[in-house]
Amino acid sequence: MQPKIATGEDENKVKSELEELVSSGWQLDKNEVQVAKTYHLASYRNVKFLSLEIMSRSQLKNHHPVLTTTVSSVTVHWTTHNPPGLTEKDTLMAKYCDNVAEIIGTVDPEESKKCGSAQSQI
Ligand SMILES: C[C@H](O)[C@H](O)[C@H]1CNC2=NC(N)=NC(=O)C2=N1
Repeated sequence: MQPKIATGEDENKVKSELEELVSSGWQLDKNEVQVAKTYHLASYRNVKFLSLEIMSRSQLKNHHPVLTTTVSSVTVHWTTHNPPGLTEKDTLMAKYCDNVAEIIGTVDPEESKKCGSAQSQI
């Protein structure tokens, strides 16, 4: 694991937080300059709840994710643009996402509804 930590950060702190995140299902991607995770949810209603909580928090903190939603999943990417790299803002927001997802409750990918399936109702 060779994450790109932004200049000016406490490198050891951010790295150890990233290790914790990776052990709880986050992945480093885009040349290890981003962390990403997909949450699978039981309903579109829960997709909406989780997205809205993440968006509200990111508005408050002025730190915004790339958020991709499907009928049954939310994928979140965090990085910092200036200075470029991973920062404590990213790790804090990632942990926030995990906390909210735990409260809402996630499901295994196989249990989540697929778009177009007979069960796929909001
Ligand atoms: C000017 C403003 O503070 C910046 O553009 C903020 C906004 N939101 C941001 N969000 C994220 N994820 N990374 C950033 O570097 C960032 N920068």
